[in-house]
Amino acid sequence: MADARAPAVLSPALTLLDYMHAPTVGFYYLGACAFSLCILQKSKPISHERRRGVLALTVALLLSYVTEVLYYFSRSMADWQYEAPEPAAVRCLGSILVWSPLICSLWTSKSLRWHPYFGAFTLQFALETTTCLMSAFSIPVEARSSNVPFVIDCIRALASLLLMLDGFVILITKHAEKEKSSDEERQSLLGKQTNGSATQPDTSTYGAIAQEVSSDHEAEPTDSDKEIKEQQAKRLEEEGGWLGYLKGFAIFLPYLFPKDDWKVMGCLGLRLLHVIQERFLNLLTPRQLGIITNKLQKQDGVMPWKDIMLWVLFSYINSYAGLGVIDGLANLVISNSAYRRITLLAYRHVLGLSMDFHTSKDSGEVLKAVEQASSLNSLIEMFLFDICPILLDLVVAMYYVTHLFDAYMAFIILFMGAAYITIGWYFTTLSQPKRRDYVEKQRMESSTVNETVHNWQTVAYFNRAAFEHDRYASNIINTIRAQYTYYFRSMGGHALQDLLTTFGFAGCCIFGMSQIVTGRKPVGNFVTLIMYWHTMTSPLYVLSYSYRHISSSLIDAERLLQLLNTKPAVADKEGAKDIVVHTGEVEFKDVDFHYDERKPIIKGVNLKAGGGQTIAFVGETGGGKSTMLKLLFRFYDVTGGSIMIDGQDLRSVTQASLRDALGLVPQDPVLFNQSIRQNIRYAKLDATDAEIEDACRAAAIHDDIIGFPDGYNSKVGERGVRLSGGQLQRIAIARVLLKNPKIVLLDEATSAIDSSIEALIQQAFRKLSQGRTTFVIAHRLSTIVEADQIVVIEKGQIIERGSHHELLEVMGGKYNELWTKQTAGHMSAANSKAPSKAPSTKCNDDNSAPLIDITPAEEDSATATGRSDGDDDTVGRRK
Ligand SMILES: Nc1ncnc2c1ncn2[C@@H]1O[C@H](COP(=O)(O)OP(=O)(O)OP(=O)(O)O)[C@@H](O)[C@H]1O
Repeated sequence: MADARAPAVLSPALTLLDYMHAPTVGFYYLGACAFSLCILQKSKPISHERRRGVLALTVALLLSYVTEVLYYFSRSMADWQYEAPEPAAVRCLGSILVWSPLICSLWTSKSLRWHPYFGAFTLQFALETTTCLMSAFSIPVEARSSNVPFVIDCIRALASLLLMLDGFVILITKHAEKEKSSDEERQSLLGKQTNGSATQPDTSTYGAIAQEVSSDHEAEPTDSDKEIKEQQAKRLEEEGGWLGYLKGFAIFLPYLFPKDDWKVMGCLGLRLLHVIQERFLNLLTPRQLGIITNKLQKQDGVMPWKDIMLWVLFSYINSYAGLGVIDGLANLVISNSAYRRITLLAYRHVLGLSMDFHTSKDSGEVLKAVEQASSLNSLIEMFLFDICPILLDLVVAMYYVTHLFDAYMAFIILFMGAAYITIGWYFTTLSQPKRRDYVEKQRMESSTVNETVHNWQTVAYFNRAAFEHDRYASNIINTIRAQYTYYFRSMGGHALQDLLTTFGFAGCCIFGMSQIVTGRKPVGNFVTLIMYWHTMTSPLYVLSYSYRHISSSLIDAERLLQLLNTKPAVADKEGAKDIVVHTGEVEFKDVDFHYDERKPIIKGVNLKAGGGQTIAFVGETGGGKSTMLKLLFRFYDVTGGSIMIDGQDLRSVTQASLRDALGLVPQDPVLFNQSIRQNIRYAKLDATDAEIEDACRAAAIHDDIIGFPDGYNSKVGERGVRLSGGQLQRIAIARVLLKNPKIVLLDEATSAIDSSIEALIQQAFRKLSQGRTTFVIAHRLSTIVEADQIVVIEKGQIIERGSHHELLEVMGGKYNELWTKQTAGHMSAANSKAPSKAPSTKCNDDNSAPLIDITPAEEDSATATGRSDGDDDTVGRRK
């Protein structure tokens, strides 16, 4: 017996209205939330007092739907002939599904974007009133008061009216509260703003997403992500919303999907085809088994071979052995291509950035950014090949299950799905702080090992092996404890989800069986449902954990974007030409420079080095000598004046050609952890072994190298740690000799070399500097007595210049003072023979006697140059 509510004339319209009711309100609400999120509409703090009325009315609405469902259910139980009106029941069940999360967000959030709620209330009122009026027309007046669904409809229509009015009052009075809300809803996908975000007071209100996902604390910034999240929030604000923000990533599209690469585009096409085919087969395979079951049930002795073959074919195509393996290969090609292109793009970009970037950035952060290419790819892959098909699957599944059984079966699955996703999100929120703690503890554990192994010598010097053992053991225990806490929470979520799917499945089976027992549905439908179950439920897992994945992938993508948006401070001008070096004349014209505009480093320096001349920079530490060389190498651009090489301004030539024309022996040479031969060949990639050995002979390192067990093939260790300071410097010199540049820069090139070796190197340099312009920075004045011009630099200015003899004649001059100190120091050291005054040769790796023993005593040298012992003792440091 059908319910009396079913009208005669208005029946089709009312049925449609019933079916459309919940989806209309639900989709409006979701769409409005998504829209306000995209345009970064601010949420307003609305007190609980103000919302009390609204909350009471929405709860009343929910209860009315629950009551109506219970009414239909109890009547069906009491009377097996009674058939509840499906459209009305669907409307109630659907509305319960819509209003439950809506009430939840109204209750838990202090600050709201009111428009989505108000719109939902208005729609609810319009639909409910229309339903009520249409029902009233179709039910006789005398039967109205005894028609329970109609009475409930009327009460609900009234509640909806009040709800809309109350919502309207809140909307127009805009009861924005003054106090700052700490509301969960305002937590953006980018995470809560940190205390340090005082410069962006409003950003906490931007980027908030619909309440359903907002409570996930995954977005809370960890220390390493804090800065990048702030940049993300800033860009989101600048772009005016999520759409603009995501558009920023469009620059990666040509790298992810290069149009000119037919292989990648073909694979993309294949994957899209596979996605479509999978959608069909996900449905057709279980359906086919249902058809076979129905045919077998007839027991007519005929094998349904055609159907069986079709089922086998569908199963095969849909398996990994079928098109799955092709899809997997296509995915591999696309992701590898994206990884290669984007990683190389980032790598090239990082290598092209100027020195200011490399000195200011944490190298770990830069490496992290370069390695983020895969995250971008996986983000797009997730959207294209996971989330979108899954959403489509779920819609199709609901429709198909309704077709197989009825809407009630679809609702059992829908309720289960909603609860599954909610539990997933809730437990993700709960376990995230613990996950971060666990990751942090893991990091500490591995950094302890790292630190100790790297500092093995310190551990040994102080005999702290037992101490380090205990420290590491306690770190391991901390990590294990953190892991337990995190796993307990996350496993709790998984267990609950599994419980839900188990009972959900049992519920669906029992419900399906009841329809089969009563003969309303064939057994085949039940078989189809069982086979289809996995297809319906497996996407729920992906959806419930997708937020975490999207959030962290967006952070990674932002890191990469920020890196690529960093412009090099020193860049080639448009149309810059290669430098042409003839004589190698270098001129500094009124050069000014600062790293930070508050502190000038070089002030009005004028200097001319004729082609082939040797210019020596001497002076107090921090005076700006190394900076002069950096400017010449164009690691930085001058902030005033200009530097010319053979009349060409450095800013007008290409950096590559300039760096080809220059050779630098740095203060603290660093080598790659490769063989000595490979390290030296780095200066000239096509150099022959003979050329390399010649350069090493000239740099007086050849004999040392052939003395090593593996000779030129000896590995130098990380950053060259297996070599002494003196050896390192001579290898650096050999590299420059091999490069054979037109202009040579030597930054304290002989600081770690003893006097005997120094004599050999001086000889090599003389050879090298013949016909080449050479700039030398030296604290040991003995090394530069033959320079054509010695320039004394103090506080970024040239205070004296001339040859060694000219400067020595300037009584009371700086150079004279330095020279006197160094030679006097030596004499004093030689006379006293006190260990502390021993010549600097004592710290050399080569114990041979000095040939030219005018090396200053450590203390005096330190006074003269302003260097500390530790700084000067390069050999000691290296060792
Ligand atoms: N990357 C940088 N950023 C900011 N300041 C810097 C940077 N590099 C050097 N400085 C500052 O510039 C000044 C000059 O440094 P520079 O290395 O040129 O001196 P120097 O004369 O070569 O000293 P030393 O003899 O000790 O090598 C110093 O005060 C130093 O602190």
